[in-house]
Amino acid sequence: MVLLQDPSIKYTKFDPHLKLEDRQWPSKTFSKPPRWLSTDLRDGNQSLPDPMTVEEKKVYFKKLVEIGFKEIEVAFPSASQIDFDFTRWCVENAPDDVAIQVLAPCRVPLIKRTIESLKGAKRAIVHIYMATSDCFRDVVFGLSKQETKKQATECTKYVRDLTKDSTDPAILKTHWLFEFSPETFSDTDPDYALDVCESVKAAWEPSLENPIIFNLPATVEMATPNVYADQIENFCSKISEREKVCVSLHPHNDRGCAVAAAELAQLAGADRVEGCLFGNGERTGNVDLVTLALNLYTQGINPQLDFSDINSVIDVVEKCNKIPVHPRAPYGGQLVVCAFSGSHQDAIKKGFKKHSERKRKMEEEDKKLGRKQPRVSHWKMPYLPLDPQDIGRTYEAIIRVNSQSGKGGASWIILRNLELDLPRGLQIEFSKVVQRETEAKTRELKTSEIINLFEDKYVVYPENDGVNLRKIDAFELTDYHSHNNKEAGKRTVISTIKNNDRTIELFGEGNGPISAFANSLARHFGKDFDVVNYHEHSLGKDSNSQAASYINCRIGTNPPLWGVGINEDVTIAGFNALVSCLNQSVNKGFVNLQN
Ligand SMILES: CC(=O)SCCNC(=O)CCNC(=O)[C@H](O)C(C)(C)COP(=O)(O)OP(=O)(O)OC[C@H]1O[C@@H](n2cnc3c(N)ncnc32)[C@H](O)[C@@H]1OP(=O)(O)O
Ligand SMILES: CC(C)C(=O)C(=O)O
Ligand SMILES: [Mg+2]
Repeated sequence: MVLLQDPSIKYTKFDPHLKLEDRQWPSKTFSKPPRWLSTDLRDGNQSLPDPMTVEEKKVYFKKLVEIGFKEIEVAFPSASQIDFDFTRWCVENAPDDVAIQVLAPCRVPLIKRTIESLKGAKRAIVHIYMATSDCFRDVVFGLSKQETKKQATECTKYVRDLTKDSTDPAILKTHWLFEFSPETFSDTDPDYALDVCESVKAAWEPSLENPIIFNLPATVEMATPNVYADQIENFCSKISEREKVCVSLHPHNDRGCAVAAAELAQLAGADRVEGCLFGNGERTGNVDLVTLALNLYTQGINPQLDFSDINSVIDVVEKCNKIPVHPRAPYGGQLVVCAFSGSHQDAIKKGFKKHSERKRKMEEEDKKLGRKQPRVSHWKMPYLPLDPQDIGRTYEAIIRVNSQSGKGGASWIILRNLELDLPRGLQIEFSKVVQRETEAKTRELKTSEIINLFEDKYVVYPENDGVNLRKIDAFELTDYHSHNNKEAGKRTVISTIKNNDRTIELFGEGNGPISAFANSLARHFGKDFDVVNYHEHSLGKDSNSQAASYINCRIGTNPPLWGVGINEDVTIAGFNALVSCLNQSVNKGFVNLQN
């Protein structure tokens, strides 16, 4: 088979049979979250190659409650004993404020068994469905429009008899809610869908306090999301007693637009959304509730669903569904907050710098003004719409380094892990070292590998801290004395450096300790040690903090080398940076050790 040159001979453009001249939804915006229903345990479960066991369903249900769902569709109780028994468990274990929803087709014996499963529930939603599109009526059921409406209406009356009109006091203890889905709504003649729902509504007789739920599914996503929004706005504006109706959405993702469809349809007037975590569900899935909720959150609206520990949610979803969450899934995917590419890393690194400056400034102001409730600084971060910490992710995972990375990536890792804020020249040089390593290894480098590369090449720490022991032949500074000759305006430095089998006494003079030490090295090794660039900053916040010194030193006529020294004493930190340059120059053969 090949793709058709002219697909119109096989597929026709969807006709919504709707001309909305005065649509309102395009100029609406969000101000509050919808009523959420999770159907992970029903629509999600029915789509799994291996449906969940009862134990898995229990774990999943508990997680949904923890996240904050107040309406959970738990099963199709007439489908199997497992579904029935699990519904019983939910009835017995659900918190008082969580409504248990169950689904049944418009078939009397199945409805009876469904309602039996809910006996004793505090809050229950009986959900029945009947497909209304021409295609389903003709192909699947062979029922006319009239017959379909009659069946939906009679089944509604039947549910009513068994629930809110029951004379059994035990049944009346439950707060009964009713939901009707004209299945395949998105492919149904809009006037006919309204006609069926009016009839169902008349049969149920909802009240202001207990509205009927009309769930209008895109059982199959038929067209662009604006078409679904038009269908919903049309329904919302024409259904009678709108105030006694809760309009619910149930988008599927056949065209990959379920999230957009759900958002536009909420603007079009819907009150409630049904979907699954990370978009599990029939075929291409139900609408992804994580994305919908966090889309609201990043617009400053509390979704009333708590994804602050998204990893634990992913853990439950993956274990129970036995389907991995895609690494690029919006918000939750493992890779969505990771920047590998150089220009992204550069922008994010700068964003974090600005962010912490803003934060510090705000904290200082708050302190000065004695504000009891400190303010939160606004999130303005290139490439990252959500602060990863808000969903329990650390900043460490944001920037990862491979062959697509620039100087920002590796220097970010060094900054986050060693608190070393590398000068620009050193960033550029180190990124080349990292680039060579990623190309040689043809893979991403781990944080520990980047740190090792950096420490091995550049850093001299306080002696005997273990790090330098990796470099057996490296020199280290073991002693120094410094004398300030004020009259001559000169500083004298006498020091000792040693490596494995050599101890060298050094003497030098200069304008300051660094130049005096550099001159002492020059004197001994017979080459200029020219300090072309020098930076320093403290590490840590307390008084015991250490100093980091960065020196770029030209030895003889060779290209300058970067060295880094760390010590409690800022002078020793500077000397150590020069010792690092010396060690590199020995390796490169820039200086002769026989001197
Ligand atoms: C869009 C959705 O997600 S809808 C929910 C779908 N979920 C599920 O189906 C999961 C659970 N379902 C099941 O386990 C089974 O389908 C059961 C137990 C409910 C029913 O099983 P069966 O009785 O064997 O029927 P089965 O599902 O194979 O076939 C459907 C039959 O019911 C009929 N039917 C389906 N819905 C209706 C309805 N609302 N009114 C009347 N008849 C209906 C079909 O026409 C078909 O009848 P036929 O056999 O005479 O052609
Ligand atoms: C039962 C209904 C609501 C359904 O799952 C669908 O139409 O997709
Ligand atoms: Mg569905």
